[in-house]
Amino acid sequence: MTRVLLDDYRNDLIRQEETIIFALIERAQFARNAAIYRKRSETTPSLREFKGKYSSFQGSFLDFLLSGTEKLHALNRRYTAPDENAFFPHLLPEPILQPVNYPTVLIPNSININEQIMNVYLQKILPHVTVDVDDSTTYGSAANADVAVLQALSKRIHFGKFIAEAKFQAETEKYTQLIRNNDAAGIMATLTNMVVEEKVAKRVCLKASTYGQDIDTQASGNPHWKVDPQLISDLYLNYVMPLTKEVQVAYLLQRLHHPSVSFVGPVGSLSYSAAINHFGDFAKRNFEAVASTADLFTNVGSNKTAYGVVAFEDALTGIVKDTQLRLLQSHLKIIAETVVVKPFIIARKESSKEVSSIYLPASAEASFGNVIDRLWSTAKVIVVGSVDEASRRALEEENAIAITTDDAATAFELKHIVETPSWTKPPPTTSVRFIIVGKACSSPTGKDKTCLSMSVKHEVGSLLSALQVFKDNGVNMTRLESIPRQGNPWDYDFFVELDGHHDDDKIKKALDQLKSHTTNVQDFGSFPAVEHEQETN
Ligand SMILES: O=C(O)C(=O)C[C@]1(C(=O)O)C=C[C@@H](O)C=C1
Repeated sequence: MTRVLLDDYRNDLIRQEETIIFALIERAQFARNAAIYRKRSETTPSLREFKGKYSSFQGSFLDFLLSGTEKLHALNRRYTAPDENAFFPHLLPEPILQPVNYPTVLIPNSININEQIMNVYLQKILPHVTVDVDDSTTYGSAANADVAVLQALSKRIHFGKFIAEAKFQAETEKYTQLIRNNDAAGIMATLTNMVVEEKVAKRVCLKASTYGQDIDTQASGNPHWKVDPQLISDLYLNYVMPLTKEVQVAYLLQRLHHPSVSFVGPVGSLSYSAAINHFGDFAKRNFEAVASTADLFTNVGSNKTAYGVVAFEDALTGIVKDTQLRLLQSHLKIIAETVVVKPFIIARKESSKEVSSIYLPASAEASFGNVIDRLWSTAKVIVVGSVDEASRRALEEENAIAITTDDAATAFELKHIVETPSWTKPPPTTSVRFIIVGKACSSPTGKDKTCLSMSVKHEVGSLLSALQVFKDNGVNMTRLESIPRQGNPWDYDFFVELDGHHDDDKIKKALDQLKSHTTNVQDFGSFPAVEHEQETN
């Protein structure tokens, strides 16, 4: 590993401040142009009619331009550099230039928080630096300027990996202990340097007020800035530095290749795919398989691993009760979510034609009911909770088949795929939302969710008054579910999911007001909302 110094990297961060400030000033001269950030299907008719390749693109006009820019830059091997991270890594072509041998500074990793950076930019930065008007003559210029800001922010924030490596090298013993203890909060506290953060914020404010001042207004005694310098400084304090620190923690937890992520095994299970989705391929060496959800919560609770990846909701059958219960009983927080979508297959351990039992995940019942009635009407159908369970149980029994996924079949060594003549095309899919639980909280990104449970008072209308609090504060509630109260049979609490982060003013206010309508509120944390369901292979 190449020896690196923190001071050198701090200087690099100082230089990147200029790039970010100038890019923001550049973007500020154009209208907000909200239409260019909406998905193609939801945007204005004039934009939808853009011709050429855009006509078959699903995402926003900005996504179109950014992904196109990245594809072009990838040819130039931009994303082979360790300090570059693409927003659309899955779309990149192979470089046409020969690979460069970069010095090995970082451990191989695929930490990429660009989705969060995009949300912070669109929700928290753009509204403050632009005026909310639409000017279709500047759609292209505005989107080009967005690309420059996003690339600069992404580079700065992911630079946290280098900073973390320098810190690790400077204080190897201290960090080794924290890492081996999976102490994410301890790592965060150790790498945080408030004196430096204040210095950064002040310097950024000074630079922004120097570079961004309208020279003509200087002499008039009534100076005007293209972008409010204090605002840029606040953006650094509230978003840029916190996200840089999250990257540092993520990097350090992978640094020693020790177990830091629990998943419900074995390798190949849906939980394993979700762990790869969230932590990236390189983090596999940090994964540890556990036998059950209970073991996963115990592992994270006792710092055996820093995080656990566990199924939370099936698109068809709803909340996974076991996970919800364990969450209620633990003091863990949800730090992230990820959605796994996979096609169903039918598999078995031996190549026989006999079928006496069928293990059918509840979420596949609707899609497979007819096929099963037609082909195996005499077989016993056992409805199970997941594709993993279906595979495991089919392995234990002669003449059993499982409705499962490719990975889950391989994981449980069901080697024979059953082809059916009545197969629907395309095959139905399973879509499961996983949560990542841990002890620390995620910082706000502008597009977050908050989960909590509340016990309302035993009074007429108390639930209604509690819910009114969310309405009064403009908080969107996306889930309300009654759940048995822990330790009090036949008493009920409410599980609530909200749009927003508990650090957002309106949620803070709502939670404060909620106290007078409830006897208890348990906060399960705020985490970045994942919008897109992607089919993962
Ligand atoms: O300079 C450091 O020590 C860093 O870790 C970088 C940084 C930043 O993002 O600027 C992040 C965390 C520290 O609290 C101070 C500054």
